[in-house]
Amino acid sequence: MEKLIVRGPVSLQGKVRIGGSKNAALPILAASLLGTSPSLLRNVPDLLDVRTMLSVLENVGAQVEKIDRHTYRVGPASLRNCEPSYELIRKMRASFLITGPLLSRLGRAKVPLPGGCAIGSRPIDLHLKGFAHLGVEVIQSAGYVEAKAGLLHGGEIYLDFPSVGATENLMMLAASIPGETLIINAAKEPEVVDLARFLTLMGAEIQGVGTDVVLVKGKKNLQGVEYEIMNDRIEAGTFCVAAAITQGEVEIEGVDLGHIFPIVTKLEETGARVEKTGERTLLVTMRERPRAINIKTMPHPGFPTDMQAQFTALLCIAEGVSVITETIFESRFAHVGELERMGANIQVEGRSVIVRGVETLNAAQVAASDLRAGAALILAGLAAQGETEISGLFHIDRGYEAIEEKLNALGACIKRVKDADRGNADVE
Ligand SMILES: CC(=O)N[C@H]1[C@@H](OP(=O)(O)OP(=O)(O)OC[C@H]2O[C@@H](n3ccc(=O)[nH]c3=O)[C@H](O)[C@@H]2O)O[C@H](CO)[C@@H](O)[C@@H]1O
Ligand SMILES: C=C(OP(=O)(O)O)C(=O)O
Repeated sequence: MEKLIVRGPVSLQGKVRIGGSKNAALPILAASLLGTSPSLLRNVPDLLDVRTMLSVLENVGAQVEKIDRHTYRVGPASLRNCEPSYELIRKMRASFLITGPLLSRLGRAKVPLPGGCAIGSRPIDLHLKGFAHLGVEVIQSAGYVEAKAGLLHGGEIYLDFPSVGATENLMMLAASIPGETLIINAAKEPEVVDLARFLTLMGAEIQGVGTDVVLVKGKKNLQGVEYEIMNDRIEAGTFCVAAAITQGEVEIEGVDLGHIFPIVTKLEETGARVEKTGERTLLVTMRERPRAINIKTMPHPGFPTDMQAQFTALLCIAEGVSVITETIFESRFAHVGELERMGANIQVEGRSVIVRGVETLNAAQVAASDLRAGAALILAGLAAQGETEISGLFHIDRGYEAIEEKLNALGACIKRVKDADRGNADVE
């Protein structure tokens, strides 16, 4: 088993370049199945989740060609298998996004239920109800969703909650059905907008994306296209917090300010200075101990749940008492117990945590239980006294490309070791 050994405290200085977005790449890879010809995708991040999605595409019969580390060609002509393997689908929630494209191309899909995870139960009822409105017959049995396309048609779909995944799955199916589909209370996340741009280039007509009412005018034959995936706003936000928690000065390149406005605003409230130094470049400077703030996660453009754990780490060393409320996932607080091992003073009250800032955190042995919890532990380790040992790296590798290399280039001391090497861990 691998572990990260993070030696703190450090003050990060320098420049970091943000990579392609996991949450945009995953649906766009799935959507590439909708074309009648291959798509060439650029800026695909090199992550475990992406590798899983590429395996899912191959498993259903698509041809995947790696051009370079961040560029793939996906050939959908050979698609033939509407029953992707349980072993692949169970690895990540986003693999359920294959369902819309399979229904469109093969008229049937038998997909294992993606199940819950450490952050909540994460049902898929909104995806399924939406499919039914477009002419799909859906049966759930023995852990599988069996969906059969009858005569597919456009329709009007109201989502009880602006689910990112449901909006994406439905947009993909609707884009390939001749007819008009209205999605009301749609998700507005930038990754949904990126997917809509891709589908539009392929030939669909999509209006209102980025608002809560989206009109999709589908086309029977979508074309494969060349597309560059947007950069990762959550990776950018994580590096913003890394600068702040280490009282450092970090220039973050390749970030769309419009995507991270709530993150920047809350960071400024803690006392950080955030300057736009270029079209897509931010300079984050922190000169003092952070101040306590309150945060409530919300669907976009509200504060993203995917940044909640990282901000919780920052607020552990803030002056004063912070209240962080999680409204998206019912149990996204697994990082709290691990931060407590490092000396944080946090109390969980229902869907909120009350963080009483301490002056310093201390290194400890901790475990990542999900992706952003893992990021929060790395951030806490950068600020803590001593060598923090983080296990559960699988979760971190799902969604961060080369995180320790990027942080080390900014002056961090992080080493990845096999458990057996731990005795000789030599953190430079
Ligand atoms: C690969 C990807 O893009 N993942 C992101 C996506 O996940 P994902 O697409 O799974 O998140 P959703 O927006 O669908 O989920 C939000 C809430 O809606 C609930 N829900 C969702 C679908 C459904 O059919 N029924 C239902 O009740 C979920 O349990 C959750 O409480 O958006 C989340 C919310 O911004 C992010 O944290 C994830 O990083
Ligand atoms: C929750 C996340 O991802 P996923 O939906 O893929 O589990 C995340 O990126 O923080």
